[in-house]
Amino acid sequence: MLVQRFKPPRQKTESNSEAPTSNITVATRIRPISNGESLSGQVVAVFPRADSSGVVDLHELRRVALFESDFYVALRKQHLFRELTTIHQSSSFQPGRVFSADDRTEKIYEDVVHSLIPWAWDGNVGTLFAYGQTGSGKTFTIRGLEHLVAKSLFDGTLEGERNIYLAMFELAGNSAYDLLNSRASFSILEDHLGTTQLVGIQEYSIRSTAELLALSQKANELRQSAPTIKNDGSSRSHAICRIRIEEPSHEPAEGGILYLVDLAGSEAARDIFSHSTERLKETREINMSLSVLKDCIRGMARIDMEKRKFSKKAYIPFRQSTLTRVLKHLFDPSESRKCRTTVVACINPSFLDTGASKNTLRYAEMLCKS
Ligand SMILES: Nc1ncnc2c1ncn2[C@@H]1O[C@H](COP(=O)(O)OP(=O)(O)OP(=O)(O)O)[C@@H](O)[C@H]1O
Repeated sequence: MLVQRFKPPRQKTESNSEAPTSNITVATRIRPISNGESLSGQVVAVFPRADSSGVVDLHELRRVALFESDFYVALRKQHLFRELTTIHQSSSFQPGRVFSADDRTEKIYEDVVHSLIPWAWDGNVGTLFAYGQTGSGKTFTIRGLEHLVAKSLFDGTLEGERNIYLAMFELAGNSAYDLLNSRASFSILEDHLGTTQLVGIQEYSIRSTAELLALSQKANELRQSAPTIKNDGSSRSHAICRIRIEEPSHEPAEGGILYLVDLAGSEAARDIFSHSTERLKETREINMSLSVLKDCIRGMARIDMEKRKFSKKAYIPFRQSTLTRVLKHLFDPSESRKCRTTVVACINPSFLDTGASKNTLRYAEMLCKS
């Protein structure tokens, strides 16, 4: 009785209105299988349902020991129980807004990215991530979206005057390299207010779409890449394009920021058997930073952005990797800036990639539910 008197149960409508609203938009892009892949006998194993239900079906063939099957008892006497057999398994996922192999980058932009532009233009922080296994189409997607962002910023549809500044950099392990300054290294530090500062990075003032795209092209040429089993030109680092949008009348107040993040591809254990010691270290660092990012996004998704101040106890391990330290504004519960994030999970539909695709789809699904 006492508990009820001091803490009466909330009315249903009241609790609904207080339900946390997610600040993350999740999308999944399934890329087409390439000619080379189909010539080498690879077939598609990941299918978005045609009924627009947002369900993706994944089919895989798995080798299992016969002793897992019902035949075990019968075969044991014949000493055949160690043999392997192939079984078909299918699973279904609901990984957010789904884009199929036929969907163009323009459609993805309109549906899940475009809203980040006016958001940042108005002084907030918008972040776009492309996430997925090596060779799943992250760089293809981010570069396409970068073009469309560059067009939107200068097509005259946004209200008011803004100064726009571009920085592009790469994070590899604990090091950071400026892609617009011949890969000069720079430091990532926190100032006395707890804001992350990229100390020594060069920022360019941008006045047109063409200027932005020319610099982005220059930066992309300097990006560190190496062949992986799945991708000849794999990006072995996280590449970040930071577009700062400053309102001239409000200088030197913090302006809006857009981050476009092309994450390095994760590699499955079976794909790294031929790596040198250095490449193994690099792969370990990439997988570690992706895992910290996952934990941070998962933690962030649970926080109601309107009530950040009440969520200071939430544990988000953003100091554990360089990538999440750069994106601290997204993950630090005491941060007051308003942030919106879009995650595009990229999928290579080949049956050879089903293990990694399942992980990516599960992760996207988890983000949608949190
Ligand atoms: N939607 C798409 N349409 C056509 N081709 C695509 C698409 N997505 C990716 N590709 C092609 O697939 C290959 C791998 O793509 P990409 O390099 O973008 O993968 P990634 O995920 O960035 O890989 P990594 O992590 O190894 O850098 C490239 O040849 C790219 O052109």
